[in-house]
Amino acid sequence: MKEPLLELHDISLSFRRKKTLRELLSFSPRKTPFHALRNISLSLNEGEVLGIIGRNGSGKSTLSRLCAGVYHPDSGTRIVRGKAQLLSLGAGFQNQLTGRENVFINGSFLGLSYPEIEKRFPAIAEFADIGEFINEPVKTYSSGMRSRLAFAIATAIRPDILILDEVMATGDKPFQQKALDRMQNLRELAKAALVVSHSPGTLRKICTRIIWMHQGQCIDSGLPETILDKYNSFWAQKG
Ligand SMILES: Nc1ncnc2c1ncn2[C@@H]1O[C@H](COP(=O)(O)OP(=O)(O)OP(=O)(O)O)[C@@H](O)[C@H]1O
Repeated sequence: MKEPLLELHDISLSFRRKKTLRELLSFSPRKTPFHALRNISLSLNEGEVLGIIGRNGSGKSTLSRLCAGVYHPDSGTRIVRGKAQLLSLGAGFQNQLTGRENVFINGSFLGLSYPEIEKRFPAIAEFADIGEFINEPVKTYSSGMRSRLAFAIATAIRPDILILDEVMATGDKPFQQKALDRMQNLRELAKAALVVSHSPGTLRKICTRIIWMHQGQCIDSGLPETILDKYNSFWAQKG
């Protein structure tokens, strides 16, 4: 059997936060660390689409960034076999450069040659569907346009591990539908994928397995229908 594309073993990560008023008044020399991820272990195998669900602030984006190598763990081990591409709103663009230039930068970061990116460029521009804005600096884009271009790039480049963090949130309805259609074939776009979403419907359609994050911990994982049912009834009971 092949080794997993991604393995996390007992990963923890804290953020240093600004001092609270109490700490300032007590002249405490230390800032309070915030434990965003605690003792996370998981693996992602070829062919899997792993969903991450959890309430706001539960650590989903932090976990996806850690998997992509944006954050480094304080303790534990992360093993990534291949290239991971994170797609989240606001990540991965050089704002001064045009959409076209950003396509080439992202592609070369993932190890594609110039001719390979040139070959894929028309399909990326067509999917993004932002017209002449593709030749304008990304800083002039609306959030929906950024989302379109980011999604088009990440899903055309075919990384080993595709990491999508709430990518459809700012797109309009037609784009959301187009993106969802493409996401349903995620297994053709990458060897494996990790998807953060608040939408149980989306996760149910595209994932092979789901993990449930709560206060920085993975409190459950399993088949989509099992975890989503537990998640929904947990929050229904809480009212
Ligand atoms: N750079 C940072 N510095 C300090 N705290 C941070 C930082 N990034 C995230 N946090 C904190 O870590 C916790 C987890 O944040 P994260 O963005 O991972 O949550 P999330 O589950 O993705 O939330 P949401 O569903 O709202 O996007 C939150 O309490 C957040 O305030």
